[in-house]
Amino acid sequence: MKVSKVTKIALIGTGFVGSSYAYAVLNQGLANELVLIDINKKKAEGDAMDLNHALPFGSPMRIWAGDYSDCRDADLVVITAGANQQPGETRLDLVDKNAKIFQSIIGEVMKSGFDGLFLVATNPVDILSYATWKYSGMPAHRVIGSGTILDTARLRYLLGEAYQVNPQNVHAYIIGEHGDTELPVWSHAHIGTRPISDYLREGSGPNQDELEQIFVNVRDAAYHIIERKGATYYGIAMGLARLTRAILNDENSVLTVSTLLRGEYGLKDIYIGVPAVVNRSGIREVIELNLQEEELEKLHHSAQVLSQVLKKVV
Ligand SMILES: NC(=O)C1=CN([C@@H]2O[C@H](COP(=O)(O)OP(=O)(O)OC[C@H]3O[C@@H](n4cnc5c(N)ncnc54)[C@H](O)[C@@H]3O)[C@@H](O)[C@H]2O)C=CC1
Ligand SMILES: CC(=O)C(=O)O
Repeated sequence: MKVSKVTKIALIGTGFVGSSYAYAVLNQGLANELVLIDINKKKAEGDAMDLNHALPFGSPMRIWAGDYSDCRDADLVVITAGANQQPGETRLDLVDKNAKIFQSIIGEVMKSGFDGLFLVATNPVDILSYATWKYSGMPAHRVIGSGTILDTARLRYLLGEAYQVNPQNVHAYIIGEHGDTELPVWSHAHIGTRPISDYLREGSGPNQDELEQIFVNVRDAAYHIIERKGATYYGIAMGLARLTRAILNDENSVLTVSTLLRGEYGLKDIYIGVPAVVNRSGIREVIELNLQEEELEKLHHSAQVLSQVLKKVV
């Protein structure tokens, strides 16, 4: 696997999500080189020009619109290419269109001689992360899906509001499909240092029904945003930047990503959102939470729904 001093990201797909991610990479100075690749070459060129004009205000970075041969020496290929949801569409509805697009993209990337890590955000992200693993032939720890990183951030934001605590001090997870069958892990949710069950017992903060409503708002957030402005992109862009930092800085950070399960949680041969340790090699290990029975059942249901869709793809 390539490890060099010059860090290079190849971004495939410079639509709403991709260009927001590129802006976050530039703002946070996450790499030395950023190549933008899109089937709409003019869009990639325009984004490269626009981003380059921000360089005098940020850290040095080489940014250009390129092609698949530029992936050869990239440390990280980030994929945000493909169709997004129209109002009323689920993420799983995108599977046929985007799986086809991925077959050609992954083929092109691998033809370049790429030997780094994949980070996938295109929906349905769990299915397309699995497809990327299969199409690329890479070891699974080097193919990471953004999974429920955004849903977890949404949950932490809303809990932070409800308990009036900085969301960075909220430790709570959404796991499962990045989609309609995801679930909150209330049994492992902490506000600062205290488990949520403590607050419920003493009657401070939201009650059980209000917590459930917070979860519903997390689960349905994409629908609410798409209804208002057609797409969601800032949240996931920051989530992808967070993952990029964890990878390129070899952080060993615990983040909820879509990764291959090999028996953890009693599940295997599926990419699904779970907490995992992320570093320069990709996924160091999956963290197996000690779930309550009902939580485990919901996770299995989510995996079953994904497995049915996977059958259509690989
Ligand atoms: N994982 C997550 O949490 C999130 C995922 N998404 C997903 O990200 C994806 C992108 O969404 P947006 O940026 O809003 O869409 P968009 O339509 O703005 O951008 C998609 C880009 O992909 C490009 N593209 C299409 N086919 C291509 C191909 N064969 N090769 C290279 N580029 C190609 C298009 O030209 C376009 O620039 C969608 O699938 C969306 O559902 C969006 C938000 C959150
Ligand atoms: C679109 C999408 O997947 C999200 O905002 O969660």
